[in-house]
Amino acid sequence: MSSQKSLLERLVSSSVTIANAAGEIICDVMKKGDLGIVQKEHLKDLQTEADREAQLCIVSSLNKYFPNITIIGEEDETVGSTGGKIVDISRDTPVNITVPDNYCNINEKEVVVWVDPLDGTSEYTQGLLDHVTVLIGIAVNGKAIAGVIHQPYFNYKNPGNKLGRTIWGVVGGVVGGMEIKSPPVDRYIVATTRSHASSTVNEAISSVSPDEVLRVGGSGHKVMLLLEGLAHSYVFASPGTKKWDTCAPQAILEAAGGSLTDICGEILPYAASAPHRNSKGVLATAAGQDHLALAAKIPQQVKDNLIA
Ligand SMILES: Nc1ncnc2c1ncn2[C@@H]1O[C@H](COP(=O)(O)O)[C@@H](OP(=O)(O)O)[C@H]1O
Ligand SMILES: [Mg+2]
Ligand SMILES: [Mg+2]
Ligand SMILES: [Mg+2]
Repeated sequence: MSSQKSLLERLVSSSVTIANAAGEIICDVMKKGDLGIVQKEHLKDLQTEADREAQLCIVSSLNKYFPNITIIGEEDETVGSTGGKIVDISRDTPVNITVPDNYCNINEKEVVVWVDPLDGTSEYTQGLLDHVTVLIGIAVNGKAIAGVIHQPYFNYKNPGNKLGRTIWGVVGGVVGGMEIKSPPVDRYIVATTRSHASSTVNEAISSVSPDEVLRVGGSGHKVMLLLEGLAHSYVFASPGTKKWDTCAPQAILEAAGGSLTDICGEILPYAASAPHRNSKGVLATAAGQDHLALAAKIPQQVKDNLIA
């Protein structure tokens, strides 16, 4: 490990600060009370002022400090945004990041950053605020290698405790910002969508015989449940999520010893040219779970139903 800060270390550390600032924007929009909701592709696909403003801030700030990286954000795929508020990346105390030697010499042109400025928009509009996360995922050579998950409303049901927290991790390094916990050994808990269910989604869940199903919003929030030991797996047999939903959660989960793939157990590609849509669904497991054995339990007709 070199003593000088590598690009990846600077990028993860800056992304923590930028995600914190995006979380403040999300809370400010909610406080003002006018969410400015617009419908995107369909009735259950919403965008708010918070999604727009948080993305503008994240993309403008990353562009300013890392001008040669590729950034792909949920809210306007063509945006080369420079118009948003630039976050002062020296405003927060830098976090400790472990970067394995093989990631010490990455250059900006190799980096693709997948940005979901507000994951769990449906739940945000319905006041289920602890389902909301800000996701900044970092990919190199088509692989999710690092990520930041910010929970702006962590602890909002426990007033008196510090509101919000940020988790970060590099694959092959360690996870910071939280303590990783193991799920219970005497029962099997599955997390899945709350607002985008379908018969195929439910068939996949039944096939893994859960004792309990947690129907909650957001890919970031569901992966947080795996990291906190509150669920064993995240099962979503639907083509609904996109690469910005899974890149950051996948990298952090893998850094913690877990796995995230499509529903068949195959790896998700994160190059700039990769399809945005995770057309074969999402399957994620906490550390210590047999990921491929779980993928094998998903019925073939469920897998065949998903568009390749
Ligand atoms: N059918 C669908 N259409 C559009 N987006 C979908 C979708 N199914 C899942 N998603 C997106 O995937 C993320 C996780 O979904 P869910 O909460 O249902 O598990 C959410 O991200 P956003 O909130 O960032 O849009 C959600 O909008
Ligand atoms: Mg969305
Ligand atoms: Mg999302
Ligand atoms: Mg989003």
